[in-house]
Amino acid sequence: MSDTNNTLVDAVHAPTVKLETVRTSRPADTPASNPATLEADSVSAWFGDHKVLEQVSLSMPARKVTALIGPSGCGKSTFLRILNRMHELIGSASLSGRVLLDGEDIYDRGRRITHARRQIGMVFQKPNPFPAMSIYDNVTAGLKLGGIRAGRDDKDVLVEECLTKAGLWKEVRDRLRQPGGALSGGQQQRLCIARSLAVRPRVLLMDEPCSALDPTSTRRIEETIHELSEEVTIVIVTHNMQQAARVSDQCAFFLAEQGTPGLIVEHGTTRAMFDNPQDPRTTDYVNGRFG
Ligand SMILES: Nc1ncnc2c1ncn2[C@@H]1O[C@H](COP(=O)(O)OP(=O)(O)OP(=O)(O)O)[C@@H](O)[C@H]1O
Repeated sequence: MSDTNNTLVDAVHAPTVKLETVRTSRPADTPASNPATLEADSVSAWFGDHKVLEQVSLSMPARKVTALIGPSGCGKSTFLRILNRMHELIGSASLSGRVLLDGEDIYDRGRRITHARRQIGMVFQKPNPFPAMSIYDNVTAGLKLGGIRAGRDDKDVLVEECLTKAGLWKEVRDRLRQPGGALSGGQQQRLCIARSLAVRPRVLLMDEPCSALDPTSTRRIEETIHELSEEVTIVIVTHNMQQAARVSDQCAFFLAEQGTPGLIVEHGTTRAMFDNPQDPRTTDYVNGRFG
């Protein structure tokens, strides 16, 4: 997907309703972060008549990093998009099953699509900041897209908080008015993470967030993922087995064999998946024998 398309997708996420005013000095009973457990229950998916996912069930626990691994075309990105209702943006797309955010189905008829999108953020493969917009405004754009109003002082606090959490504050604090597009690729990706954090999501979905980055920037994003995992539940798609081993607490191995829909062959703790896989196909995949 191109940067432009990603930006458009972000824009499509913009709800039309005003939700609430951000409070950066929070009342004592309001948690600074509130990561949620996300649960997929028998999720199947189609593009037109083409079934691409078969009865996928997976629990993605709060405060854990879950890696989705598997060869190209097995439905990892489709599954990720189902987790925050982006799948339904595609005209031919349909699905069955449930996605529970702390027990509540995000697809319930009474639930607004914006409710899910605000609580479940997404970071894309290619960094997609608004290039002409300042670093500061890129972060607060997250608020605007989330339909949240905030005063100037609140915004200042929030921008520092989000850039700090995204591991970028020290590098940009003296140039917040410079355009986001002037940052390096790795810094742009961390800026996008900061933008996603501005609405205080409970889950952050990351679709191959390092695939366009050099090894140093990749390491920095991985550190950021590690630091964020106490604040927000993370689900990451990655083709990089070393990365899955480094950043995740648990893994799910997806596979679509011989034109059949993708399914989860095996899931478990990352250590078990790498050191003692139960299915020979998992053994072959994590050892780089195919895919
Ligand atoms: N917009 C779309 N329209 C029609 N088919 C699609 C669309 N997006 C994905 N597919 C199909 O759905 C299946 C799963 O694709 P998906 O991108 O979810 O796999 P993936 O495991 O994420 O692949 P990759 O690792 O290459 O990104 C593939 O057969 C793909 O061709």
